[in-house]
Amino acid sequence: MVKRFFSYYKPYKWLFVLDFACAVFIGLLELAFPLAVNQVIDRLLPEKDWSIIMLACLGLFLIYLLNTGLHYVVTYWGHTLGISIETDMRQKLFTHMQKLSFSYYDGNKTGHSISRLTKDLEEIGEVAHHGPEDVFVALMTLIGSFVLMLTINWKLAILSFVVIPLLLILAIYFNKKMTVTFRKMFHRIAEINTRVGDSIGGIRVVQAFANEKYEQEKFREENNHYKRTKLQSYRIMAQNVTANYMTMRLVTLTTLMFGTYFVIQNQLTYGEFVAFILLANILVGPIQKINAVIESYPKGIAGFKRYTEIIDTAPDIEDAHHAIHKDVKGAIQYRNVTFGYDEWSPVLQDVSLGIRPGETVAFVGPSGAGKTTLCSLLPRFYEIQHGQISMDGTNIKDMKLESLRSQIGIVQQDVFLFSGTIRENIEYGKLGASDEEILQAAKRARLDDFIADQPHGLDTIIGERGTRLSGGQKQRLAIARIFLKNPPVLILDEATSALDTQTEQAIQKSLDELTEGRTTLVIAHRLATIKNADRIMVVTKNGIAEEGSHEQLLKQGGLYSKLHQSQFGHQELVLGN
Ligand SMILES: Nc1ncnc2c1ncn2[C@@H]1O[C@H](COP(=O)(O)OP(=O)(O)OP(=O)(O)O)[C@@H](O)[C@H]1O
Repeated sequence: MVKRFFSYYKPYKWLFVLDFACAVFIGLLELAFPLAVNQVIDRLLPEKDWSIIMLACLGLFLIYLLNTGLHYVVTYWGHTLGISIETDMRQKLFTHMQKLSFSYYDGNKTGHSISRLTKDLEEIGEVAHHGPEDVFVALMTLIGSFVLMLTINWKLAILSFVVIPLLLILAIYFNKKMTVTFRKMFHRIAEINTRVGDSIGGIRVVQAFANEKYEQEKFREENNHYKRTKLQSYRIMAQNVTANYMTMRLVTLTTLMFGTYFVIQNQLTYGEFVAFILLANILVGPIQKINAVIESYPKGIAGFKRYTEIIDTAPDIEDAHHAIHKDVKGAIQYRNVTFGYDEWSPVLQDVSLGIRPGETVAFVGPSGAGKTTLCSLLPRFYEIQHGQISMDGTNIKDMKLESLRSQIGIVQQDVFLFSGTIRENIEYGKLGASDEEILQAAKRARLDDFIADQPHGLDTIIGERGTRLSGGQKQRLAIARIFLKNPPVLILDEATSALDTQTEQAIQKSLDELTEGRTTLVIAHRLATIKNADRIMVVTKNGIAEEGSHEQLLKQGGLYSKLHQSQFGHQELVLGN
């Protein structure tokens, strides 16, 4: 873990060396002060030569001036090092998260991901800066002052140092306790993030149900849970701080008591005694530093462990080594495909089907039968357990994911739009597209009039997830995005089912135009929208139960005709009369 942590220092090794060297220098200069005082008291003071004393003070002043400059370097460059490592880790984590498949996100909350990208990494950055440097300098100062004390009076040095092992034992004990508590605390912060994401992200639903009090109560629970965990960590921290304070004072007290004794016994000069007291006080500094690292180290390590957990989660869907880029026409073949979100409960079993290029195939059937699942296997959002899916004769696993997905356009019922402008959202279909291309796509999606009515045109802000747009406008924007993408294969997953009939009919025209010349997989509950499909497949829990054109399936008198009867029977009866 430590080796891995240090690998992130590699790009900044010179910054690290500079920072480290300055910190070591500061430590050494600190040690020089007691020795200087010793010399002033024992040698210069008896001579009563004011000019030499002034000269010595001037020398000390220059040393302090240098130390001040070094402090600036250590503080600024040290933090630069920390934030650089933190930024690199954040970028790496985000890049990795982008590669993780749908199945990862099915099982992990967004709030936790946000927390890992923000809070966890902040703590890691702090440790990256303070950890190695502070520990080294503190140990160096600690050992340095002990050696100096030994050279002045070894008996007093050992007596002053007797309690130091106790400090180390305390440090290890509290470190362990705090690592556990900080892990819990991070989990609680992630839970708060999740709650906020749900309650604020879903504010429209919350207010529509007038459930604000319920949400507040749930938040209160989470907030108090966090408070309790944080208090637990503060309790341990307080125990640590007080135990350390007492031990450090014992060092000073021991030095004072035995130092006086040695002075009375003429085994120590006044100057040495003062230097000893100053060195004993310098000891306090490193111990406090080590303590601060001990406080932040568990946080950083807990964060780093969580970071590595995600980084080590291999994306279950990746490009094969031999994967190729292939431009397809849109012939689709499912051969004996079996898939389940978990291994024990398959949603699709041994499904086989073929779709010709340019053909429109509609999937209908009972809710939960697996229509969406079937279509989401084509862009490899999930990996199938058995069988094979191919496009134009090539197994989709042998195609580069980018190549495969760039040739499939998806329009869903639940349109996801990004906060930003109309332009940014349409351009998502083809990054870097010109205004002309964007406007052309908008026109084909029949969104041009709406854009022309907006004072800011394409630069109109649509609000978070498109909250300032109507359902129909959102859907048109999603369609414009696909017009711009211009893929040979389309998946329309209940694209119009959230709209009223009039809007649905208007949008259907854009969709009809979109499907022209493309292989299209349509999932629809309202059979009226798929009457003109080249083929209709009825998906049930047992696979494709029926297949044929609208008329053929009606004649067959099976499940499709029953579905049709349930949706249109009454109307046809009325019309028949
Ligand atoms: N991400 C998921 N993780 C686990 N199970 C899932 C997931 N998505 C869907 N399922 C389950 O898989 C089954 C098929 O779901 P799917 O959404 O494919 O059905 P559908 O035919 O499209 O349904 P509907 O017509 O209601 O949209 C359902 O039992 C559903 O609970």
